[in-house]
Amino acid sequence: MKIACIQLDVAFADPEKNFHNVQTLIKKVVSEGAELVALPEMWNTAYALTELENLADIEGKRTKKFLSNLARTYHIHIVGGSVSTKKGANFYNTMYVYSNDGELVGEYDKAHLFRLMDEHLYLQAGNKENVFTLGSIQAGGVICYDLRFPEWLRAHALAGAKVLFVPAQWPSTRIDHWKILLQARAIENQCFVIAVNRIGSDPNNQFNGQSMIIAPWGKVLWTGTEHEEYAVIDVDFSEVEEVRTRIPVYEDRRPSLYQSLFEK
Ligand SMILES: O=C(O)CCC(=O)C(=O)O
Repeated sequence: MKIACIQLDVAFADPEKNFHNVQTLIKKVVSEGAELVALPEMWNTAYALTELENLADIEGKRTKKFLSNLARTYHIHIVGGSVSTKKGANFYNTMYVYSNDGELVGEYDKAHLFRLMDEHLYLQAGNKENVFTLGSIQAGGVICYDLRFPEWLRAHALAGAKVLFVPAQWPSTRIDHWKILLQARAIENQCFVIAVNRIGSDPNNQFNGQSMIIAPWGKVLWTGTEHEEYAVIDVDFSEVEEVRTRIPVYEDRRPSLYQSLFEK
């Protein structure tokens, strides 16, 4: 499957500009044969948390219509990174996933809120996992800081995910953590990891991209630069079964042993 990562320079507090840029870039990757498109975190507003009352997508309506139309028109799967939403009275960091017939197959609110960027002061955390099917591929999606919780990604792999998507706005100051953690999650879960970071800056942070596509043996198939760009990379999902057969980690796990410690 040809996977496109769109490493966007997200405009701060400017949804109009961001929707326009995303549409333009999706058209470009489609012209290069993309069958699945992955976007970064909070691509509608960036971290304009103090302005969410005016800017967040109410019930995700605009984003859902936009992504559904693009998925159907171009016959592409879209893992829609995430957008800031207002659902009921609360704000969330929400991922929407569309299959290539334009159907919503996944909706996920970021489960671990990142205090260093004040998310806990403005957003509510989600309480549900995010496993979905695109064509014949079972996949999972988490958001940025969720990456630091290996048990959360493992839970998605155990629920059947053969590929994990990780959209992010991960600042350049900790980019070494990003790269190492992504590679570790691919190796330990024996799955593909498709991780899309942003570039550019907001009032508090610099972002330098380094989006990654990593195969289940840990091989890095693509790393983004520090510029706005996209990549279209051919991925062979049969590698997952090969790796899981070579080292049968899932058979050798001893969950009852771990559980006794977790319960202490
Ligand atoms: O964990 C980190 O260092 C970055 C996390 C982050 O930027 C986020 O969750 O938005």
